[in-house]
Amino acid sequence: MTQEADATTRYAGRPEPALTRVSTIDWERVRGDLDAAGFALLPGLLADAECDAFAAGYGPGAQFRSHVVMARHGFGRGEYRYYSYPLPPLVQGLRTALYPRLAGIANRWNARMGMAGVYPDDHAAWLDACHAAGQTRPTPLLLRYGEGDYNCLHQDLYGDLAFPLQVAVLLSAPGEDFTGGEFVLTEQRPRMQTRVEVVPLAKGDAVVFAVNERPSKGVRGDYRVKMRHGVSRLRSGHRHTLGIIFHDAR
Ligand SMILES: O=C(O)CCC(=O)C(=O)O
Ligand SMILES: [Fe+2]
Repeated sequence: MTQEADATTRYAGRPEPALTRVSTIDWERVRGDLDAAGFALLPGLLADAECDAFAAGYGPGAQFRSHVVMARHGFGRGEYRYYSYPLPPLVQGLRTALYPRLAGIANRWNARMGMAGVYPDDHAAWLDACHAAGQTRPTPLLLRYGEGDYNCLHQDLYGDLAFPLQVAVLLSAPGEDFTGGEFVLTEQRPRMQTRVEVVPLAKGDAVVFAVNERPSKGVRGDYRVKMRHGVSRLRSGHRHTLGIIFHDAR
């Protein structure tokens, strides 16, 4: 087994590496960025070899439960595969370790938006709630784009239950592996025109962003902003992404 091929399995049964790197993130800064703009960078979440191992693992096989060719559904151009349970240990580790850091932010957002529902502190408890509501299928996914491919603006909602933040990790190097293909976010404020934000990512960087709505401070208190995300057209090369969504799907 090559060093790259080993990287996704290296953490089998050991959640500590994911926990350690998640604990080195400046969560106060992340919270401030999320409150101000609806997204925050997590630079260098994955090492180069880990990115390469995930990208190399893309393809047919039992580790994925389904394969989506985006053009067939009008989602864009490119493809993705949802992982099966059990998730690769590093994906499982990151999903478990990131969730409690984000749950506090999510609960404050819900309170500010006057929305009912409190997210439990621990991811297993949140998944129990998803599963009890019939949302039992895993949502972490790998995406693959080639020249001319793109991902239309969308929201990753898969049922009534949705955790309001998600994470995407860029697995390829902009300018080297591909050109174009920028991660974009839009926000739709009430009665206003849509604003767009391009998120600069290097290989291994992650972005945490709002799945659907986020609160924004206005002169007359908080109002709701609707967000969508997508990827602009690749001019050349190949681009892979790892998506970590915290709710499961129907
Ligand atoms: O490829 C990307 O950067 C976007 C991925 C995406 O839509 C997701 O992770 O939900
Ligand atoms: Fe998405």
